[in-house]
Amino acid sequence: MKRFHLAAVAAVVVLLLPLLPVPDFWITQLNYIGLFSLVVLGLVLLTGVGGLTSFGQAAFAGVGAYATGYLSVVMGLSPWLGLVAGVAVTGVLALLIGMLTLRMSGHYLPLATICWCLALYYLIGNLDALGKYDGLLGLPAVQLGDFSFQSERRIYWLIWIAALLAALGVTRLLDSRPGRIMRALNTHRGGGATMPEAMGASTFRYKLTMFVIAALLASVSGWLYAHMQRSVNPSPFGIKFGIEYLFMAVIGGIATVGGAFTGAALVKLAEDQLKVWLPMVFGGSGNYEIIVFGIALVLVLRFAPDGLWPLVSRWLPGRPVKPVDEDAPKLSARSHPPRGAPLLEVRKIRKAFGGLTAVNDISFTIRAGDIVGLIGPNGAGKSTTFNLISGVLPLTSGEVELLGQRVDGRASRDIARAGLSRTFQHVKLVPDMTVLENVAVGTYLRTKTGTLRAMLGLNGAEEAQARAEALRQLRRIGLENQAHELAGNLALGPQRLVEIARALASDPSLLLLDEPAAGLRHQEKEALAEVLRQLKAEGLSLLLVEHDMDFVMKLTDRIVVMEFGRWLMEGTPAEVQASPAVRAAYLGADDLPDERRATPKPAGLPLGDGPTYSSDEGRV
Ligand SMILES: Nc1ncnc2c1ncn2[C@@H]1O[C@H](COP(=O)(O)OP(=O)(O)OP(=O)(O)O)[C@@H](O)[C@H]1O
Repeated sequence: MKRFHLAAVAAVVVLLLPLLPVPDFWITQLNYIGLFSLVVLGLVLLTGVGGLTSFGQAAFAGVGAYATGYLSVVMGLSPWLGLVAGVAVTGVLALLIGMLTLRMSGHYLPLATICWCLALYYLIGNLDALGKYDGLLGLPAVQLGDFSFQSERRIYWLIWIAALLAALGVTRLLDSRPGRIMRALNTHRGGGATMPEAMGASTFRYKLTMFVIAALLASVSGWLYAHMQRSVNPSPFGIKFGIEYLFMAVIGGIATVGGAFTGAALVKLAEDQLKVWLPMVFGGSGNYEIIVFGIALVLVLRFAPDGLWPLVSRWLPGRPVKPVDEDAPKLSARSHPPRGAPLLEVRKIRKAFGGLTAVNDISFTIRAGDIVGLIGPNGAGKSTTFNLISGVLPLTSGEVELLGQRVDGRASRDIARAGLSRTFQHVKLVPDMTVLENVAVGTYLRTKTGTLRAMLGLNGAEEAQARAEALRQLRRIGLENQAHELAGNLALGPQRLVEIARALASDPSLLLLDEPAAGLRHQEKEALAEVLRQLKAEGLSLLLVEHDMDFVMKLTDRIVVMEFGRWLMEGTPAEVQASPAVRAAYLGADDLPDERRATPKPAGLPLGDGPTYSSDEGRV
């Protein structure tokens, strides 16, 4: 049986349970598990996938519960209106809190989530209108026509339909255009904003989207909880539950949909048992289960950092490889400038880091169809120049024009939109995505699917186009046979090629390659050189920062040489090779300008007497 079929059967069984002679106790347990799973699914997206830790989800559940409590008890309105109001208030609140806190980095974000969870808890507990710490009693049952969800056995259906739909939505989302960007963001898994931004995505918008989705799922859980209990009070929405939700996510498997259900079930069932057993062992009536959970958390993080779900899913049928529909219509392509037309104009760009001028009034031009190399000894300012052109670093002064548009001062995603794509010196692939999915990230700017569309599964046609384009680019670089491998399983050489395919998938007019040959073995370099030669033959324009001289000399039409942040010379490979100034730069001239004394002496590549350059890294 395929995994999808198994999930469908499991869903049907879950929905049939209330009709079977299942004891009430278990129906209640399952209700709680469903309610918790909804919140934890949000955490899977926010924390597991996006890397944004939140201790505050319980507060959003509280907003959902109190919105419906107030409207139905105090104002006598329908619970359905309570749901709409709860979702609306939570959405606005999450947007505001997200805009204020999501720009925080490191530990500040989790701390901020603790703060607003506490703040909301005390606010709810102190408002007269919400019954202070006693809460609100006598919520009505949810009605659908004549059918009343008044018993636990009935509201079970609402809870589990919501949980299963949320699971389906999150699963679909993770496998889509927005989901690929979200999966690339997690700094704890080696991701971050730089690559998705370079592919054209506004990463802040995606962080905010994940934050709002997680908050809405918690809010719906709160609404269901309120109408299951038929009362609300602040205690289930405090920081203790906020921590417990995160705990469930970690125990289950923080980045997986299955993990959300596993974690919620394990923690709920274990908690009930521990509450009975531990007081018998230790006497008294302390919250001993918290201690056991603390120990369990440490053990899980130590021995199963991906949670317990992977242990379960090992016994399930594997995910089938999704075939690529090669007949899907091609994605729209941009019109490229004719060969020889000005493509990139770099005029007197400068970058100062404090007192150090890393790039000092560098100018050069790239014309369509050119392959230009940017070389210079270590610390010459090549990478900084590269980052200035691609918008990763802001310029101190100077201008950059791409296809007639000024792009200096613009964000890297806008520069990507203008027609520039790049690879990274330190490869930035998402290791737990397949090679094909990684390349599909490059189609971001050529596709449109938004989050809601993806969650509703309405992106099939465009997704097929993106995947077909990704396969086409993989074929272009000779890696189509590895399309369905996980990118993390590839060696460095093929990984660099996958980065090139990803950049090509955006249909750029100019491709920037940052040290593409660094760390590659001889054969891998040869394969790379072959790919670049082929791209050159196809008329692609390239700017190449590279240390390996043989590599640069054989591939480029022109070379810009930098030394100590300054422009040293520009010319054909032969001219550069013949230049005494370049030779002196690489051998390490003694006449260091004073302002550069702080930088390491260039440990450049030694130049031989003859016309060829050698390098420690091997030759092409
Ligand atoms: N963020 C930064 N803050 C301060 N100084 C920096 C920063 N980035 C680079 N530099 C300095 O600027 C100079 C140029 O660095 P850059 O990395 O651009 O040189 P490079 O030619 O690419 O060197 P390499 O070949 O070693 O990669 C170096 O002296 C470096 O120490």
